[in-house]
Amino acid sequence: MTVKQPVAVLGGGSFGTAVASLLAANGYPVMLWMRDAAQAAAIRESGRNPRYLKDLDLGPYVQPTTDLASVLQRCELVFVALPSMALRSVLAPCSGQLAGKMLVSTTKGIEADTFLLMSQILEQVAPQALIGVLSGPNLAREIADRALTATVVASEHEELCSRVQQVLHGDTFRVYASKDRFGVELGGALKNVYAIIAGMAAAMGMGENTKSMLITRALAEMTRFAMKMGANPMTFLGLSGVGDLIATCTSSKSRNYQVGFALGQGVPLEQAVEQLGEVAEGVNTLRVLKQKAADLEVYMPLVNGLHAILFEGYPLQKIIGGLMSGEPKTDIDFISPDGFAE
Ligand SMILES: NC(=O)c1ccc[n+]([C@@H]2O[C@H](COP(=O)([O-])OP(=O)(O)OC[C@H]3O[C@@H](n4cnc5c(N)ncnc54)[C@H](O)[C@@H]3O)[C@@H](O)[C@H]2O)c1
Ligand SMILES: O=P(O)(O)OC[C@H](O)CO
Repeated sequence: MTVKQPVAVLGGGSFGTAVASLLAANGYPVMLWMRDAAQAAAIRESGRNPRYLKDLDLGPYVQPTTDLASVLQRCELVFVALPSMALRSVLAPCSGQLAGKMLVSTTKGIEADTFLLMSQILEQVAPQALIGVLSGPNLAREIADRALTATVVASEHEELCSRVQQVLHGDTFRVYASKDRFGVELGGALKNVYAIIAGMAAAMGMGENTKSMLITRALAEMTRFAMKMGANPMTFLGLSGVGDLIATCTSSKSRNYQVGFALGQGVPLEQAVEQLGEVAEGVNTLRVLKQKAADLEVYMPLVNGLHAILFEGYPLQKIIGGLMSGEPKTDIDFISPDGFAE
């Protein structure tokens, strides 16, 4: 029997744990890097992550470690499942070890000062690595429960896409490939903001018409922004765009949705984030997206409205009133001004 090459997963949170379990189920030894030695020791001892997806048996193939240098020495394929705030600071110090690696970001966020997506940071930190992203409707809890799931690996490098398909494909997990890294990654980052809004709407008892309106107008807004950024809007029709938007905006398993739900119940933002105790990337994305949309002069009423509620002290009802009484618009205006594709 051929011995399989070990695969690295950086980040011992929900998603790192879920990806590690998929790789292990496919027979790959996994080096799961985390910063917390006590957490690594607990996983080693019990075969379960004591903080995230606590009931998931990781099995003997998942080796937790806090030694990043040795992980990078042994693994050619590296999945990065760190929060966006941590990705650069964790990887920059070991940039010398990243040349020639296949680095796949699973992180759905945007860097605050630079407006860079995570794979763009990887390009800076590891100019001689092959870079890709993994994104789609991929709630960690459902992956852990082996719910039938699909995702997208996107990269200019076909060998990276094939490798990721090879290691992750399984009975319950299907991996589609794309060449549009920017579009795939942008969709995954933007949808988090709208999941917060969807959670708020759910907490307020809004009906299906409202939820559907929110999701489709979110897609319109995301697409308008993406086109201004030079992305291919068709990518947003795929798993990493509309697919992830639906999953995240309709599921109480989404942390962004949960933050929104708490906000809709009147919980202040800081408390909502604190009681979650996990990463909700949409909060930071909202801050930088609002500014970028203003700089680029992109019409994003949902982003502006949520920003006004969370950071500018506007009452929710006033924002809802403003959104509904705005001047009449065309439906598919983001493809061409008169509503018809050119
Ligand atoms: N959970 C999901 O369902 C899911 C699905 C797809 C993508 N993602 C993305 O994956 C990324 C990570 O999310 P998550 O769900 O694993 O978050 P999480 O909150 O479950 O875990 C975050 C982990 O990162 C660790 N961490 C924080 N700062 C660190 C640092 N400076 N150095 C090392 N480790 C650090 C924490 O200790 C924790 O283990 C996010 O960008 C998220 O959008 C999550
Ligand atoms: O739990 P969330 O809101 O970070 O969403 C998780 C994934 O991005 C869903 O695809």
